[in-house]
Amino acid sequence: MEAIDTLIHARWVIPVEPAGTVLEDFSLAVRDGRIVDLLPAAAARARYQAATVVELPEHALIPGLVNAHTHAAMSLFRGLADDLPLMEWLGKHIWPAESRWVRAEFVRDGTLLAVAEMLRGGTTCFNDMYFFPDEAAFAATQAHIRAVVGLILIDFPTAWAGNAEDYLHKGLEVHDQLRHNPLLHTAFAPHAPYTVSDAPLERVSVLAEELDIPVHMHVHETAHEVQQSLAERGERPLARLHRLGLVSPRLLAVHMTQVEEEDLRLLAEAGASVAHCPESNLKLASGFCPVQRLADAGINVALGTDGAASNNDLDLLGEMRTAALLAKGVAGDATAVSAADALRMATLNGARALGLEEEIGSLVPGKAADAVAVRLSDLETEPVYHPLSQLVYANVRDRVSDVWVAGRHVLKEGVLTTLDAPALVARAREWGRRIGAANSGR
Ligand SMILES: CSC[C@H]1O[C@@H](n2cnc3c(O)ncnc32)[C@H](O)[C@@H]1O
Ligand SMILES: [Zn+2]
Repeated sequence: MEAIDTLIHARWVIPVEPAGTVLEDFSLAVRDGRIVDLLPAAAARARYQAATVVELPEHALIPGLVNAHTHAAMSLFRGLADDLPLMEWLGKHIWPAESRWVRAEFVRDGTLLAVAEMLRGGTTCFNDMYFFPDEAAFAATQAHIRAVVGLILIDFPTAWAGNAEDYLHKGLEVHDQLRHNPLLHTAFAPHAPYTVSDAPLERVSVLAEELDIPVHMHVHETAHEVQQSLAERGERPLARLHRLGLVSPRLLAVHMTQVEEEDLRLLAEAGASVAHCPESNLKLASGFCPVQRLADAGINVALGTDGAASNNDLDLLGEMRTAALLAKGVAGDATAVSAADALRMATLNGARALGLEEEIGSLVPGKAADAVAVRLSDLETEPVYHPLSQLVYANVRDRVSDVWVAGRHVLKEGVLTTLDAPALVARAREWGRRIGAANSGR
């Protein structure tokens, strides 16, 4: 018998690679945080002596979900301003609130709240873009969740940094601090083409290549953004980013609701990725990302929730459902974005977009043991003809039972093991009292 740390036996295992595979009565063998084997349960019981054995007789085991775009700490602004279009939401509500409230403590508490919600929903890696990225990194470490921390850049001063040079300097310091942490990565995160000028964008393009990290940016979120750029600069935002050297395999363009043939060509030729955030796009009425067209052009499309202030949750399983349904409506084609496609977008495509494809995104020996168990034996999910169908189209929202990140059991039978959920709720309520009281006087 071979000694390992954990053996997880599941009724179904959906490894994502090879595409569309569903394995019945299979087991995942884990040692030192990595997957060492994926094999039939009977063979696994004979071959491995595990310190911990987990039985999941009514569950589907899938790779940990990758939230390819969020602003984690904005969970503390959830529900602050709803039913508004993007620029009014940002300009009249969110940016003023951020200017008043966003400091280190806010980001730490908000990110802790967000990572608790994400872990409970099966997300094991998130790509963040927010002020005080050092605090987001601290919260992720405490929770033992994988994170790509955004080294942000925006043309106006905030409590985090004063000008472009300061943003870049602080970002590079954070990058240096996190360099040797196996769960934490960094990406440059210039906010959007309409808030960052040419010179700092050119610097980002050079630095990203030097450091070999992604560039994560809101791009073509609304028709207004594109029209404004055409009127003021005579070029589409993506064409401008291309001119500045940013359209490359490192680029993760978030939203892309406005897509012309030339945009498709630029993204496809560069090997860039897109982060689709369907629920935020719907809620802010920003537009519809043509996911199937992008995928048909060979562009890697990942899935994100955006922040909880524009979604208003961080539930990637729900986002998979919205993405699959919306794609069919947008394409006028019921075969667009299948259940398998949606799961791939939320796992392997996200990993690829973040440069982490070798490490996470599928349940393959050699990769990190980031895995999620979803119970499919409830009245909302029985009978199970196709577990993938249940995962994407049925109501599985509260059915994530267990989550592992790098082999550590961070959600055990529905209970978070690294975070104190009631304390986080109490803290969020306290922030809500303060922010709500200040807002009621406006
Ligand atoms: C520079 S930190 C991130 C910055 O982005 C703002 N934000 C949140 N959601 C969106 C969105 O959908 N489009 C554009 N900007 C967004 C957030 O409030 C921070 O100011
Ligand atoms: Zn966003």
